[in-house]
Amino acid sequence: MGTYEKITPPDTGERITFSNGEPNVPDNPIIPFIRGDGTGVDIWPAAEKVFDAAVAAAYGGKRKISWFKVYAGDEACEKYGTYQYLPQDTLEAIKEYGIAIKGPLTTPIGGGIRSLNVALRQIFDLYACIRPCRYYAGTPSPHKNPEKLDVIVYRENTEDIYLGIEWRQGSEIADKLIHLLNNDLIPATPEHGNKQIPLDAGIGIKPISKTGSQRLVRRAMKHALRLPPNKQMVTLVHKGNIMKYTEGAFRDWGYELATTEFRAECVTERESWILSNKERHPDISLEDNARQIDPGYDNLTAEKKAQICGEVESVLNAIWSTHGNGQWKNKVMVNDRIADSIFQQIQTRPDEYSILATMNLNGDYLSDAAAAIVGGLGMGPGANIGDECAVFEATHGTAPKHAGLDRINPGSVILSGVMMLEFMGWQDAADLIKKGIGGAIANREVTYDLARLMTPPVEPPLKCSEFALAVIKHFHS
Ligand SMILES: NC(=O)C1=CN([C@@H]2O[C@H](COP(=O)(O)OP(=O)(O)OC[C@H]3O[C@@H](n4cnc5c(N)ncnc54)[C@H](OP(=O)(O)O)[C@@H]3O)[C@@H](O)[C@H]2O)C=CC1
Ligand SMILES: O=C(O)CCC(=O)C(=O)O
Ligand SMILES: [Mg+2]
Repeated sequence: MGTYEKITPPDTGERITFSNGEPNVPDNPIIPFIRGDGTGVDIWPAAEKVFDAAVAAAYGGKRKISWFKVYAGDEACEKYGTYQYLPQDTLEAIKEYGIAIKGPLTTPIGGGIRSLNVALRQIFDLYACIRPCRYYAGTPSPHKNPEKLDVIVYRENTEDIYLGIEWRQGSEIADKLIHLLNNDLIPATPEHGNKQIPLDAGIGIKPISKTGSQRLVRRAMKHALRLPPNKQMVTLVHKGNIMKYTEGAFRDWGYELATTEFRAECVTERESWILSNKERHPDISLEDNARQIDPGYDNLTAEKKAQICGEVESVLNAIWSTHGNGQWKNKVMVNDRIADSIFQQIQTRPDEYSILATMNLNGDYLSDAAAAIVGGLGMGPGANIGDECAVFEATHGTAPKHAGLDRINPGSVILSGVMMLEFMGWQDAADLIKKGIGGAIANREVTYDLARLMTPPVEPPLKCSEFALAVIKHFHS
């Protein structure tokens, strides 16, 4: 057992361990929780009540969670002293018990400490941030058909600019780097021409690795294979037209991973065009097939044309027998979309998407935007998953203006707990909570955020704590 300075694990309960990336869960697991800053004071107690009620109702005392309070953020500084935002005790506890759940933690803008939320993901290598955005019937939305959106943002969680390697404008290292780049590295790279970095720039580093990209896409592919046939799709989201060697590489590595490790189970969008061209016109020439998949084909250089014909030929040689004649329609579709386009696509063609595999920053933006369509951040759960640890947390932050008022929507943390219970294999408890949330919303028993969007508006809205009770009441309705 770990040694702790200021906290004591519960007397009863056992550890969750991991083997081959999967949790082994005893009937009485100890689960550390971080209450969180800001509205964490409201959300956590409400959510805990729902989790305990659901587990008790589902398993009648056979299973029970022993909660282990651990500290981070402002609460940690109060207990452990100034600047002790993420005490060693907390890290030890999460490491020892494997699965944890947390409320939001504050990150100052422009200076001060770096994000504790991001630090936890990096320390425990929680490389997949999974944020489902799914509609609950009756939830008000600014969109006409929010029920059409059912996507899961699969966000790479450990690198990109979130690695936090950057230098302030005017600092010695920023100046050194700018001079090195302007005088040496940029001139040595012909494709950069005579570009120069402004001397008064701050500098940030955006590393995107093959390993980081592929392990995220691997998890996304495995998830897609567990979905119903019509949702078996992974869309690689990137801005690779502009950032070719980072975001473009993410796309290329994603396709490479899918078409090697999952060759029998997937088809890329481009492959599907090649195959269906041949299905519709069995005698189609390689060149006519190439012309149809690349609309600008006739204006390309001879070299580029030969390359596309080669692509058509190798696809047909490699997968016609296994994927042709419509067999590809039963495989996981892997496609890619440019990041700005996907923001409008999830609004204009929501039902055409399922799993959205993204790099860190794009996934951060996209998960808030997708949550807005299905009712807002109060309905946006999340999970940070690694191979030996998992930390569940909502998509939103501390919402400080609502802190301590018992008014914020705890739905997102409650739904994060649903993800946790499902990850633990406690599906019956998870299902009760989903039913309870659905029942409460359908009955217009909602907090201010949903109340103000409903027609007619719900007045007065439920408090945060009352919403938790409404969810419990609707477990069996
Ligand atoms: N994982 C984490 O812990 C995260 C932490 N943060 C941190 O949180 C702090 C505050 O960030 P901020 O930009 O204000 O973003 P927040 O996500 O905290 O809040 C922005 C707005 O979203 C709405 N909202 C958020 N949560 C809920 C909820 N549970 N129910 C209903 N509505 C909700 C509220 O809108 P309205 O007032 O219009 O109703 C709120 O004012 C920052 O320090 C930031 O760094 C941010 C994101 C994630
Ligand atoms: O850590 C933070 O303060 C913000 C992180 C964030 O917005 C997110 O992970 O969604
Ligand atoms: Mg965010």
